[in-house]
Amino acid sequence: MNVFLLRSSASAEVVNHVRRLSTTSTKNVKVAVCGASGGIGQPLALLLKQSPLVTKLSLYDIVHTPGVAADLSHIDSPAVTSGHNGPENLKDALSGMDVVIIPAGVPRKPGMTRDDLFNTNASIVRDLAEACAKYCPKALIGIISNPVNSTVPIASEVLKKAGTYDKRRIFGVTTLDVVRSNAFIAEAKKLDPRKVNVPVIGGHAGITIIPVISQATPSVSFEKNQLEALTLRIQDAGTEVVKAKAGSGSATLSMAYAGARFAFSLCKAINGESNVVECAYIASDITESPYFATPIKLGKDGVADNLGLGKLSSYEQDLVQAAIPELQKSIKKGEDFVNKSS
Ligand SMILES: NC(=O)c1ccc[n+]([C@@H]2O[C@H](COP(=O)([O-])OP(=O)(O)OC[C@H]3O[C@@H](n4cnc5c(N)ncnc54)[C@H](O)[C@@H]3O)[C@@H](O)[C@H]2O)c1
Ligand SMILES: O=C(O)C[C@H](O)C(=O)O
Repeated sequence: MNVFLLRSSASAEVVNHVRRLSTTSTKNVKVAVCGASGGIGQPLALLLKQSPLVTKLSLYDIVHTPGVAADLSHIDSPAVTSGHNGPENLKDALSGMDVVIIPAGVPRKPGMTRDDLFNTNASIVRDLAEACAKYCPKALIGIISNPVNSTVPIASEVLKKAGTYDKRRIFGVTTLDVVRSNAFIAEAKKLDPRKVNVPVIGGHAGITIIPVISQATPSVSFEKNQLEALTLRIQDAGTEVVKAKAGSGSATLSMAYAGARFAFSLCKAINGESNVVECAYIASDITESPYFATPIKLGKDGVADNLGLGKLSSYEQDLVQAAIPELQKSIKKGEDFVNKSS
């Protein structure tokens, strides 16, 4: 064989090999779940445990973590699983973590708003954020605990006080709103739900949840009354589950699915995968609300690029205007909780 050809094909192979390595080589991603024994925490931990993206899975709660961890650790997947019970074990639970997902706190019962959970959940999130500041200050933090519109500002204020705040690293997990929008639109239009993608912007409570159906892929259109009914169903979907569960809690399984999707996107971004996009509620200067959910391009340090609102229909613009005062109120309530109580 021609030596030149042999050399060039060999070097092409090396280049391809290095390329393959650089695109497939993975960092060990260590993920913690705080609230791991709960209705969301357990199925979320199961989904995380079965993914090769997660190499260490640290489960923290104030009850039952030894059992949950022992159970999951018998699954033959790579993630090394540990359980940590009670605040005295937060250091072990969080040290060295790259990603922390927080579903700790009480869920709604019928007749309650998410804001009715503030009195209990605000201090739970505050204390967990303090622990993150101490033991894993560089972690990407995804907050599921409600009311998300306030708990994200609470955690942010705590991190600011601790001197570890990096606005790129803290997210309110709103993925369930996207998952629901995809499911409901696929159902209405008889599409494959795996192929539908609807951005959801704003926040995570009632009128602050804004599905941007005009930007759905594939493109879909509805009569005005059908569009309004669909938007309302997405905004009230959490309440639909709370009512159906009749006092035994709120969405857990769909939330675990959505939380795992969000956590995997963070893991992929940490591993250098490009074009990882998720909607999330983050510190934002896109609107007059200091926190606002939009599609975000994720990178290894969290938010790499806020993709903004895109082109909104006039109906969606009105929804944004209606959401802003409510978001501002919830954000101030969260910030005051940290700053006025100390
Ligand atoms: N962001 C969303 O889209 C979304 C969706 C569904 C539920 N939620 C919220 O998620 C939260 C959890 O819901 P759930 O159904 O899993 O509730 P759950 O009561 O089943 O579980 C909560 C868990 O948190 C634990 N916990 C309580 N205090 C803690 C602390 N200080 N540190 C660590 N763990 C603690 C409890 O022991 C329990 O295991 C609720 O606030 C709910 O409203 C958010
Ligand atoms: O509705 C709730 O209280 C839980 C959650 O925020 C949801 O949207 O399902």
